[in-house]
Amino acid sequence: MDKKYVIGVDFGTESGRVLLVETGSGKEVATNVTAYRHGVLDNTLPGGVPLELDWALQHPGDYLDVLSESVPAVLEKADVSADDVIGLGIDFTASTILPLDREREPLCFMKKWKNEPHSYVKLWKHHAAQPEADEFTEVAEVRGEAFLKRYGGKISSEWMFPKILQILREVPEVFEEADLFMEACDWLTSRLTGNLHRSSNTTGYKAFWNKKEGYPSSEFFTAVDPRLEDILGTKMRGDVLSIGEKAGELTGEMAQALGLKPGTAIAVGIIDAHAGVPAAGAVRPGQMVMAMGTSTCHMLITDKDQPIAGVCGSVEDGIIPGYISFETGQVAVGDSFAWYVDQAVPDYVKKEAEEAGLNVHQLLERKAAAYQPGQTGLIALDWWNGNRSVLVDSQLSGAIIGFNLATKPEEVYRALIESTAYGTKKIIESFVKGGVAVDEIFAVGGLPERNRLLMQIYADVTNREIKVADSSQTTALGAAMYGAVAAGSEAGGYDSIFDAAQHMARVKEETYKPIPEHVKIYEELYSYYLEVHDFFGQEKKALMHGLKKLKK
Ligand SMILES: Nc1ncnc2c1ncn2[C@@H]1O[C@H](COP(=O)(O)OP(=O)(O)O)[C@@H](O)[C@H]1O
Ligand SMILES: O=C(CO)[C@H](O)[C@H](O)COP(=O)(O)O
Repeated sequence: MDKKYVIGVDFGTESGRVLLVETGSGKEVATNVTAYRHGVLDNTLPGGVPLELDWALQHPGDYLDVLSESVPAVLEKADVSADDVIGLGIDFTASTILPLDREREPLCFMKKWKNEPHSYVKLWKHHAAQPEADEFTEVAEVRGEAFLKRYGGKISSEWMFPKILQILREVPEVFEEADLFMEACDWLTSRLTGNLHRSSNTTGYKAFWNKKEGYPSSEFFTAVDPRLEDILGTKMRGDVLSIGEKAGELTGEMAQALGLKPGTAIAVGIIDAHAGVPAAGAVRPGQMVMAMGTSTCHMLITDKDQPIAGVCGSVEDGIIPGYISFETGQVAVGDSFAWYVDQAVPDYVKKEAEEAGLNVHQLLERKAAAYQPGQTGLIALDWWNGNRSVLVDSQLSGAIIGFNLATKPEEVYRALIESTAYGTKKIIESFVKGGVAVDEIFAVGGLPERNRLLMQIYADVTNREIKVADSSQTTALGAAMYGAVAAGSEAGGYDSIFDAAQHMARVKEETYKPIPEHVKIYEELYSYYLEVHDFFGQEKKALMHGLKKLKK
């Protein structure tokens, strides 16, 4: 058989990346990136309407541009014929949702709604639905809803229903006009196939859905707001298909727009970070994957169905069919380094970086590497965009303790990196304490490719070996692997994600191993982190919340 190819489309926070992969070997043949023209809308809408603090929107037209620009671009770059492309899978940030009209067009495309913020895509890091999230948690607690324990006992403002409720409460006309609310991931899959389906991955992690029990009852939704009584059968309709299944086939119209063949197999969509799991080959219990980029998501495959503190989603068929997978994470990782580099680094450092031919991250990494663990005298909290793990509290903010007149920028940069490593250690401890083994750790995403110091610090702080996926486009690769499974072995793909992982996934030979002297020092520093963590995250939580309110 001729060589066959699959396409993975990774819709990240800032851009969409398309990857063309040879199915038999997993070889990455061509890639193309389309930056979102409108980026993240966190200050104003395209027309200038101002947005409040904690808002983060996107323009759905940018996603369609990714498909129509970057899919033909990879075929052209690789000189591959559409006849040899057998499948396509997409991954997306989540919960990234949008309201749609009866034709499944985004409401913000309509003139009538183009100046209404609630008609746009609410990006995963839109945190303005915190009051609504708290309300869902409270009602679920009072009613003793069993589903709550699968989400660590707290509903996050990042998820689908708090975002929908915010629309309903603030602009009920948009809620009324919406024929459907969908995850952007499922909307695009449905746009490609013409079918209305949702993914067990997106609904399981972000919309309270469970394979055995389905969604919570309509009584629960009514107790939150009577106007939500029929939401499941109306604006949330759509069968849930399991991850690893085929969502449908590419329509003629979309085939023309993408330069692919009508009938190409389209996979059920998956959350971006989660796609890194098969791409690292981590498809068995005990294997944990950290998808490290703007944020970090920690995914652990298990066969144990039990609640774990700080886990913000435990879903059967969530990532790997047949297994339960846990997800938890840290909201700002690369984002907190970006904050420092963009907002706080002095000009002399920027100049030094320019003269050395490095970007500011690279220069600070080089300088921070000269320090021994603890030598900065700084301890930071990794809550630059709230906490999504053990505390599940988006109203917490960051902190750095230990500044003095001699503190240098590279020390702050190192302290920020260390804070994110401590946050990860706390997550691992939470799994282990809950009785779920973490046997192997894999890293995927942009950060492992860019910052060796960061990876070594993670190995030292966690005292674990870290394996790194051998792909710079792991999420897109994972999405492509699901595309290969949707196509099936007869077409030149695979019959299961396990087969696909065996042939298409790889880790680098070089791993990051803990350095014993560093491990010892970090054990002590971690105990300081825990003190500060519990002080600001629990004891003085009200103070932190008060500070956040002042900023509004
Ligand atoms: N050398 C570096 N060291 C640490 N962080 C970096 C470096 N270069 C870029 N970053 C951070 O990486 C993040 C982007 O990660 P990436 O994986 O490319 O994107 P995404 O998570 O959106 O898919 C940004 O937040 C940026 O601040
Ligand atoms: O919440 C998520 C997964 O559950 C987001 O999709 C994820 O955090 C976005 O991350 P990034 O921009 O780093 O890819």
